[in-house]
Amino acid sequence: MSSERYHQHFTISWDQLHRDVRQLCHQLIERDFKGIVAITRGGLIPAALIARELNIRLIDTVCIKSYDHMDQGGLDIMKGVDHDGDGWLLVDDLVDTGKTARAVREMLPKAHFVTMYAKPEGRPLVDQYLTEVAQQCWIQFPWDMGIAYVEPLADQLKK
Ligand SMILES: O=P(O)(O)OC[C@H]1O[C@H](OP(=O)(O)OP(=O)(O)O)[C@H](O)[C@@H]1O
Ligand SMILES: Nc1nc2[nH]cnc2c(=O)[nH]1
Ligand SMILES: [Mg+2]
Repeated sequence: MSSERYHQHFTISWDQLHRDVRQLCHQLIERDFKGIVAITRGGLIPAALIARELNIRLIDTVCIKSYDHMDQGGLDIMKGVDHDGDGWLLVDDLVDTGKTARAVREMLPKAHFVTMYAKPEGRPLVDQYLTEVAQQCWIQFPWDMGIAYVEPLADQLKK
């Protein structure tokens, strides 16, 4: 599937992400997890912040790739785990079509699966998420962006 399905951008700053993680953690703090399984690579960043808030030190990974920038390809699972997820918190940055989530759910059916952001197609596959984002929006994460000069509006309009 190609990038043409994305018509808008939903840009998340580091500050916003950090605030969102802390908000999600308020909903998780009462639960006792054995550890976190982060879905690489996007899940690693929220997983580290969640681990800090919930005082979790044991962190494992499921290594999986599905997109080449905005283009969805086949799922490439490079590393799994040797348990069914019972008592573990499974973390990804987002769920979009749900293809990644479906594959990871099969590997870890008993894990509590959370994402920071969820689009409608993938939403039913996770147990909890913080913010819903429209299906046609591309979520732009801070680690994929940089700070750049922006021309004053008056100069842009002169052209
Ligand atoms: O619901 P889906 O349509 O499957 O898309 C969601 C997945 O896509 C992104 O990962 P990506 O494959 O781009 O790899 P990355 O985490 O290394 O950026 C994102 O981090 C999710 O894991
Ligand atoms: N950064 C990013 N990766 C994705 N992978 C699947 N959907 C998305 C998205 O909206 N943003
Ligand atoms: Mg990912």
